[in-house]
Amino acid sequence: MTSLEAIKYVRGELQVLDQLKLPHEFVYDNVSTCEEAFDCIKSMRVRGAPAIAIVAALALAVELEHKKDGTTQKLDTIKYINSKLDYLMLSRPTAVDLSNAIKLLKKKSADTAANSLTPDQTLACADIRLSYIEGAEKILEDDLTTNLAIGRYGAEYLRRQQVAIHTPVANADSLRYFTTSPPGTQGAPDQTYRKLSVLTHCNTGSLATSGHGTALGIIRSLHKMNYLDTAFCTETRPYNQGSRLTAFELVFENIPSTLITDSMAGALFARRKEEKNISAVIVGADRVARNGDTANKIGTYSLAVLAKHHGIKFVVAAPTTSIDLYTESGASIKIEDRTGTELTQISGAVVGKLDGKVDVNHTERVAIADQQINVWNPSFDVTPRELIDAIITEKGEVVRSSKGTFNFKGLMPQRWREQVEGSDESQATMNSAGSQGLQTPMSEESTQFYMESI
Ligand SMILES: CSC[C@@H](O)[C@@H](O)C(=O)COP(=O)(O)O
Repeated sequence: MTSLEAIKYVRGELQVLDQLKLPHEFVYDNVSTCEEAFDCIKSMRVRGAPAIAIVAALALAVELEHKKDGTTQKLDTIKYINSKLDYLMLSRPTAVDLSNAIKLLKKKSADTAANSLTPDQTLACADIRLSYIEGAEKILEDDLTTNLAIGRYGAEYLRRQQVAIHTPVANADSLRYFTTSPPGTQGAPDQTYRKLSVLTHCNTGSLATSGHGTALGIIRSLHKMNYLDTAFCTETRPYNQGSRLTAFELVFENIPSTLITDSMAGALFARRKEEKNISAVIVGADRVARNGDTANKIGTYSLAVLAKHHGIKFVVAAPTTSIDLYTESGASIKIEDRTGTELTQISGAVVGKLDGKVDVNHTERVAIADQQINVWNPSFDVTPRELIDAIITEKGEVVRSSKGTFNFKGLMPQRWREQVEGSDESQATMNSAGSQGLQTPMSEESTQFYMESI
């Protein structure tokens, strides 16, 4: 295998890598119904905000390709699509990508139905199905393009920060230093600067997306561009997305990397002036509120506080689809609570008592705490915007202003006009479906159709 793929898709067939079996086993599950996709997402066989949205969208595309809806009237096809999407929406609540994908696909289907003037209902149903399938496939394609752009913008942003704070050195070792033009100079000879070491949290790589990744995508790009010294990754308790998935991806890609427990971050940052040289913390996002507050995997907030204390840049990598302009601040983001057994029990491959070898065919679940203890297990936390230096998107970076604000209006003027300043009439209907963050409002005609069909 040359590149990691969480999701394999050709029209009519969807396979999802079972991430519960990683890093020891590579097993792809066929997902051919929305119920299977729901289970796959809920049981965390697939994780990460973009990957969850893609699997949900494509599972219904597979159903529609095989005409499992069995509908013959366009109103029924739309009803079927909407009810399946509403069901999938309940699989996991925090990440905005799922609700965005759902709204986008509902709107596309409703628009197609409204614009389909053929009196032949069978043809109209086929048009709606095809339009849905193409819409879901586009979400998959766009995600990869988006991630590559985030990677490039993020790596360039961090290179500029590094050059701005470090003094160039002469005759430096090319393993630890990179060569680039000094800031604010045109045509001056290149100079040599210290490579960056960064810390990342949770999994935001190929396994959490359609490929390359968001925060881990920036790390991949830093490595490719020869700016990276070491990528540190946290274990990310309690579910260990860092040690199980990110560590695996970093090793797979031969990126110089080191695993730490979540509780070691402060000690690592405190040694930044010495050999560890941590330049930035780079994390993904499950939902960025309009003011810049960001929900991400539990532990992100603590890292942001620590980074602030140590003067380390704190960077969020997020596609613009993760920016939820309807949600004013982090206070209104719903946080998923997960089962206590994630803290009190753990699964893993068995290590031979005598030879110390990992037996990948033999996994066990063991208890690691008193099973009676009360447990609080929020899956995500919210990092307030004042702790975030920059949000890197596929359209470029948004840097926190001197007033402490993030200007998403400049980044997405049309969405801002429609969703913040304008009267987005479809919003009331959309919110009643249980989510927020539609990209473009529906046309009057399709809103009408949508309202009739729910
Ligand atoms: C690019 S993915 C961003 C986030 O979704 C990621 O950091 C994360 O929190 C994943 O959580 P998970 O609970 O494993 O789905």
